[in-house]
Amino acid sequence: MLKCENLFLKQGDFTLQADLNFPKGAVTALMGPSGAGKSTLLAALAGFLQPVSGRILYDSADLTHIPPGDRPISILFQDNNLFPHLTIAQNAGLGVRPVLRLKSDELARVAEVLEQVGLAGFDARLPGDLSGGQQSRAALARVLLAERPVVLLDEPFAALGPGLKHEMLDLVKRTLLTPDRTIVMVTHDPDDAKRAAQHVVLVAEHTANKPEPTSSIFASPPAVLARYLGTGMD
Ligand SMILES: Nc1ncnc2c1ncn2[C@@H]1O[C@H](COP(=O)(O)OP(=O)(O)OP(=O)(O)O)[C@@H](O)[C@H]1O
Repeated sequence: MLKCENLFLKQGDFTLQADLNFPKGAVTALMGPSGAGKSTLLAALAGFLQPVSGRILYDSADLTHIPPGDRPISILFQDNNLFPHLTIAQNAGLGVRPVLRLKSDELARVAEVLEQVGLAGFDARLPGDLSGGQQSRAALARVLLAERPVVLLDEPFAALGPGLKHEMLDLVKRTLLTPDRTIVMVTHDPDDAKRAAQHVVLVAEHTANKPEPTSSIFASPPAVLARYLGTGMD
């Protein structure tokens, strides 16, 4: 279980508190107004922002002072973070180990995962020769190959059109979502949350609230969420 225990975060004058657990085997959407602190919370989970106080735990391990690369966490960013001069197989293979020469069994695993995300035959291409949707698939392949138990998705498919975005969200559910994995996804789009997330964490008014089931939070949104969604329920 990924846990924020009495976490207090500060960026400049901005503060955010978080005391919650992220459910395992589920996608949890972080939603809330612009500037409310979604990226701040993600940065703390990833280890890029050191909390003022409180702890970040994964199962029995205290991650609070562990450097980003040593946390059991992968991140998928909107810009995909693909290296332009490396092939798709090499980019994806970096998820296995940060080297360019993988062993034959590792290469076979890369090919298998590229096929799983719909990129069979794209191994030798460069990212620049792929469409935006295909680049997202390659970035997802790298995250799958890293096999980390926690995955943070920072609006990863926001640049794609609605059809492609739905395809990618469904692919995430099909491939990345396993009973042992915890997925946290920042999104501005309620449809993304409804499509892919079982829980929503509302980030607003300097607080990351406890997760609520997606269906119930949208059926009866708190005033701040209703305002953000533009449903004018308050
Ligand atoms: N490096 C920084 N130094 C000072 N203040 C910062 C820094 N980074 C972010 N902030 C402030 O922290 C607050 C929260 O920002 P954050 O990016 O976490 O919000 P967000 O909910 O992700 O917003 P958005 O939905 O617009 O991406 C904002 O007021 C922002 O101006």
